[in-house]
Amino acid sequence: MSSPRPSIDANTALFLDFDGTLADLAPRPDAVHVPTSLIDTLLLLQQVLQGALAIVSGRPIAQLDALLAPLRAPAAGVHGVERRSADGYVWHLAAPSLDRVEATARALQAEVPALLIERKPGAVALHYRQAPELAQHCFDAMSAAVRESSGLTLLHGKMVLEVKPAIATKGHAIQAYLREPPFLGRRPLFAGDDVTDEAGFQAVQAEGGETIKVGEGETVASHRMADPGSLRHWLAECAARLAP
Ligand SMILES: O=P(O)(O)OC[C@H]1O[C@H](O[C@H]2O[C@H](CO)[C@@H](O)[C@H](O)[C@H]2O)[C@H](O)[C@@H](O)[C@@H]1O
Repeated sequence: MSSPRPSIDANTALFLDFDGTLADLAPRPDAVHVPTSLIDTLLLLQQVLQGALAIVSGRPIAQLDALLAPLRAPAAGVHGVERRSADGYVWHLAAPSLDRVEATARALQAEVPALLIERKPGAVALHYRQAPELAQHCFDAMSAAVRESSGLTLLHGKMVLEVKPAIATKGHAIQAYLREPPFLGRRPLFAGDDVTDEAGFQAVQAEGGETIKVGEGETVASHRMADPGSLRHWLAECAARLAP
């Protein structure tokens, strides 16, 4: 990992993960707080980068729009299962059947109501943040359900097990943006916090871009910031420096 500070300039294509990167982690997905100052910063960056700012998240695009309103940016949701280009067109990857996986998650939740299920377009997430002692039990059951399905893969995020189409990755979503205006020809920078962001880091570094890991943990990223607050502060500084 290199130590010099990463930099945003007028030619950057900026890709930002949401949970644990822009927003502090919360006990439940619907308890997340988005500071107004963050939205102001993102609106300013969107302007100075001429639209080359995208949110790349495990959340559905509809949730990102609601959480970040009035910002409406290009967004890759559900780890790339859905992707909205800068012109507003939304691409959807065909998802294999999630029936087996969803049935397994619901059976686990019937045993332990503290488990939380998110049924997203093309994916199922099982959150065990309120029952962390069940991590291994949930992992084993969801892994078995994935093995009995086809075309799916299991992501082990922060207190969450997410099953999504194997072909959907944040790396593929970022590569697709880099082939389109206004991202085309720009130097990418991606900030993320979780193992699910590593595919995005690899894609950006393959294009000669910079990557920022937020928080602890092994990573291929070239830079690190301590927490979402540090990233928000740095983004605000960059926006102020680049503003006309
Ligand atoms: O790719 P991201 O933007 O980082 O989204 C990954 C998942 O984030 C959300 O779950 C995580 O954040 C919650 C709120 O802080 C937290 O309660 C949970 O334990 C975390 O795993 C979101 O709910 C998922 O849909 C995203 O895939």
